[in-house]
Amino acid sequence: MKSIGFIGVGKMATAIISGLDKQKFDIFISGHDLEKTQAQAKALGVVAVSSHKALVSKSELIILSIKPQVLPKVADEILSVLTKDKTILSIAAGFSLDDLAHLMTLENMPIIRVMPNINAQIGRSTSAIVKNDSVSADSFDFAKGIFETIGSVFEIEEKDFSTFTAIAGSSPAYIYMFMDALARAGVLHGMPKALALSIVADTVAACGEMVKISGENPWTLVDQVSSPGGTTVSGVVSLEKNRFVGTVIDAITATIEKEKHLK
Ligand SMILES: NC(=O)C1=CN([C@@H]2O[C@H](COP(=O)(O)OP(=O)(O)OC[C@H]3O[C@@H](n4cnc5c(N)ncnc54)[C@H](OP(=O)(O)O)[C@@H]3O)[C@@H](O)[C@H]2O)C=CC1
Ligand SMILES: O=C(O)[C@@H]1CCC=N1
Repeated sequence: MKSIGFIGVGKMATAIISGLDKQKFDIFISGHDLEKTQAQAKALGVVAVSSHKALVSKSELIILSIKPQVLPKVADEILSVLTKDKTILSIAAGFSLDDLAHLMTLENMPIIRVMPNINAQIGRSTSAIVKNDSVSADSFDFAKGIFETIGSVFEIEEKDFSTFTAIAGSSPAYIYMFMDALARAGVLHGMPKALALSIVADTVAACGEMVKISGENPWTLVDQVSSPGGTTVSGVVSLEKNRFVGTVIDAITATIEKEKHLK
């Protein structure tokens, strides 16, 4: 049976583990508080181990699911037990394959980088994946398969990872902000918040499907909604007076810049 180890069991690792078939894999987790890790292991139906080193020796694929700030310290801890028959997979923002290889110090260490998103919690992550030359086709397919169980996976060039992080990794936060703003406007105009949010959630989910199914450019869809002299175009003009498109693009650019300087 294939073995997978997760170092750091927060929001993302919990979401990924929840989507995995526990009958198919041996799954190990290690954290920085054994009691807490044991409780998490019990809840998730996996095995807690007492140290990151022990986890590395038990696992073929080691998923680094800690915060970027903790990554160098954890890498340092596992170095002495790391061997090239293992594969390291990092989901940390801001650390390139070269950065990770540098931390692992072992020449030709197989390393995979993945950027998932928070929708992994409902099995709908949009993830990107890239590998270095030392990763075998089998190991790559295995790793990709894990993320396919919790959503869609895009194989992209590493040069596009910062952009992907912004438009798929971080963007759920911005989309939730937009959704809350729509619902809050509903409240301003007299609608209960829960009702407004439910209406917005259905509408936003359908818009995502509409873009995919119709294959239309979003601006074509904007035109389809906007009746001449009607309601929608008034809102479109108001949004653009307030620099809606430019504001969103600025936010994405700020996210990309932050990702590039996270280390
Ligand atoms: N959240 C998101 O939407 C996304 C996050 N990511 C990336 O995923 C990674 C994890 O993020 P996320 O799950 O949100 O973060 P969390 O803070 O939820 O999880 C990190 C976990 O690591 C634990 N931890 C802290 N120090 C150590 C240590 N020394 N050894 C082992 N475990 C430790 C934390 O424990 P404790 O809480 O007790 O300190 C926590 O459980 C990050 O690198 C982030 O860039 C990628 C895509 C999306
Ligand atoms: O905010 C962050 O840094 C992480 C990476 C992508 C989403 N959350």
